[in-house]
Amino acid sequence: MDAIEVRGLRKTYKGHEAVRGIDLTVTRGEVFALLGPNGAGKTTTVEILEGHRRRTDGVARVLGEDPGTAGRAWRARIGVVLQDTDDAADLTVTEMVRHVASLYPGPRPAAEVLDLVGLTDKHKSKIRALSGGQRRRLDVALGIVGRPELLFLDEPTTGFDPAARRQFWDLIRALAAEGTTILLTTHYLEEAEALADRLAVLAGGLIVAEGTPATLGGRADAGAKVAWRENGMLREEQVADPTDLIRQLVKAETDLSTLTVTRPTLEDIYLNLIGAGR
Ligand SMILES: Nc1ncnc2c1ncn2[C@@H]1O[C@H](COP(=O)(O)OP(=O)(O)OP(=O)(O)O)[C@@H](O)[C@H]1O
Repeated sequence: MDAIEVRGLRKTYKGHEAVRGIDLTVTRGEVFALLGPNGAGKTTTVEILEGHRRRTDGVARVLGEDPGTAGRAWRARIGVVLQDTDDAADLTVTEMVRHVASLYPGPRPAAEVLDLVGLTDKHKSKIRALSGGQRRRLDVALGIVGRPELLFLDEPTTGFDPAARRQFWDLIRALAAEGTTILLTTHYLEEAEALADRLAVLAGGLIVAEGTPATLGGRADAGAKVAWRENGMLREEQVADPTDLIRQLVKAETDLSTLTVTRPTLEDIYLNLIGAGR
């Protein structure tokens, strides 16, 4: 059984079709990233799969159940990173983690979770006293404290500094290594590349491409740009495989101290797919 199976999923808000019939399969143990511009329908899709919004049409199965009707036992198998913990701003970090842990049958110890998200030294702080990035780390802690089989992360690293983002990536890799299935939305292409086994690009409520970070949108076949300086002049060639060209340059004793070989980044491919590429 797949972790997530979606067929023909639609969501209409008062005449506006935010999700226009998408198919999606996320297999068990996979890290799957959903990309797309603002308003593409990512949060709508994720919240339908979490059971927090009703779909207008289509079929959805999450851990084998319909998220629109599944009950508490199902909810305990799922980790959700909420956007906002405002209501509990007067609690300390540890109190909040313990409170959420008490809702699950076999939670991780609070200290272990705080260590995993890098909040150990803030465990006695009031939630209201945390910085934006620390709040986000707490959100992640609350999402994983119940040892979920499936974890939904909607833009988890927004507001993280670069070091915190790397630490978060290590955490996601550790959770994936334990077998947790992860559905992630992100606007950071390097994050999708670092973490995702597969990804899909959503634009205007439709999936416009799906693949691995290496193959998405024809990336694997896109070739390489070889550039070097010869007699002070920049030379550039676009080739399918740079091996022959570089061999020729070596044979001709060309100075290759400035040689670069570049391929389209995931961001180049993504911008093309959503129609924003140059
Ligand atoms: N509760 C709502 N009522 C009406 N329209 C909504 C509602 N929630 C979302 N929408 C609309 O549905 C579309 C998709 O929104 P959604 O939040 O799913 O996009 P997103 O891909 O998550 O965007 P972002 O990257 O900005 O978070 C948008 O046009 C949005 O305005």
